[in-house]
Amino acid sequence: MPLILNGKELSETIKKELKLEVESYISKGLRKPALAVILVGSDPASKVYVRRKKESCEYVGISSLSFNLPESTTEVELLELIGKLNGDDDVDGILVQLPLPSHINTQRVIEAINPEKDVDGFHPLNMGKLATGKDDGIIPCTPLGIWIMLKHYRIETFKKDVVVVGASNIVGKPMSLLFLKNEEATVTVCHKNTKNLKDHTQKADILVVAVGKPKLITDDMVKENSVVIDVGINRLEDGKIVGDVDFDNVKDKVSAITPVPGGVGPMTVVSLLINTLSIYRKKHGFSPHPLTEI
Ligand SMILES: Nc1nc(=O)c2c([nH]1)NC[C@@H]1CN(c3ccc(C(=O)N[C@@H](CCC(=O)O)C(=O)O)cc3)C=[N+]21
Ligand SMILES: [Mg+2]
Repeated sequence: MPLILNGKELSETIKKELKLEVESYISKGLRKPALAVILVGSDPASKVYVRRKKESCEYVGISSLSFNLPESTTEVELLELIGKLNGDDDVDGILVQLPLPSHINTQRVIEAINPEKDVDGFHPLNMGKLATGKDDGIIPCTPLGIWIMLKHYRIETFKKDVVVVGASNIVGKPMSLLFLKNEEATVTVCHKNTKNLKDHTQKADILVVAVGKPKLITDDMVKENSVVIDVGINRLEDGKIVGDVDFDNVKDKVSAITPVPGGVGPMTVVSLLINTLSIYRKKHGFSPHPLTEI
C-alpha cells in the first residue's frame, strides 16, 4: 500500500494550532481576525464550500462575515460591496466565491479586491509576486495547502521532476510557480492542448492533477514510486465524490497518493485560514504566518 496523504487529519491538527494562536492574540487584547465571504447566487456546490469555510473560521476563532447576494446582483453592486470591505479596517480578508454568474466579469472583480486583503491570492499583484519570487505576496490556497502537506510528510521536492496537469489561474499556474520558486523543482505544465499527456505524466516524480475529469489518470500514466496529488473534485451521478485520478487502479504503483475526499480539499480550506491570519499578523506588526514561508 502507498502512503495515503491524509489532508483531513493534517488540516484538523493545523486548525487546533491556529485556534491556540488566535487565543494568544485575543489574550494580548487584540481584536478577532475577520474574513468576509461573498457568495453570489445559490449554486449548491458553492454553498457547501462556503459553509465549510465559515465553520472552519468559527472553529479557530476567525469572525466570518457572510454576504449572500442574489444571482441578479450586478457587477457594480458587487464592486461597491468590495470597495466598502476594502475600506473597513476590521476586515482582514475578502473572499469572493467562484464561479461568479456569467453576467459578472470575474477578472474585474478579482482586481477590485485590495491585494493586501486578497486571501485567495488571485489578484494579479499577488500572482506577479509569486511569479517573480517576491516573498510578501499571498499564495493561492490550494497550492499552499499542497505544499504544506508535502512538507509535513517529508516528501522531497528539491530537484524533482514535477508535472502539473491543468493550467488554471487558481490551481495549475500558481502550483507550477510555487515549485519553480528558488529553482526548487523542474516543472512541466500540461493542459487541454497537450499533444500526448502520458508522455509527460510518466516522467513525473510528483504529479499534480487539477482538471476535473474522473479517471483521467490511470496506472499506465504514472511512474513507479511517484507521488500523486489529486486536486479534482467530481460529483458522480450517484452523489459520490471522486478525483481526477483512478485511485484504485493507480495506488499500488505509487509511493504516496492523496485520497478524494479527504486529501487536498481540507488543506485548501486550512490555507484560507492561514492566509487570513497572515494578513492579520502583518496588520498588527507581526511577521507573516510561518506556514506561508516557502
Ligand atoms: N474564491 C474561491 N476560492 C476558492 O478556494 C474556491 C472557490 N472560490 N471556488 C471553488 C473552489 C473549490 N474549493 C474547495 C474547497 C474545499 C473543498 C473541500 O473541503 N473538499 C472536501 C469535501 C468534498 C465534498 O464533500 O464536496 C474534500 O475534498 O475532502 C473542495 C473544494 C475552493 N474553491
Ligand atoms: Mg484555491
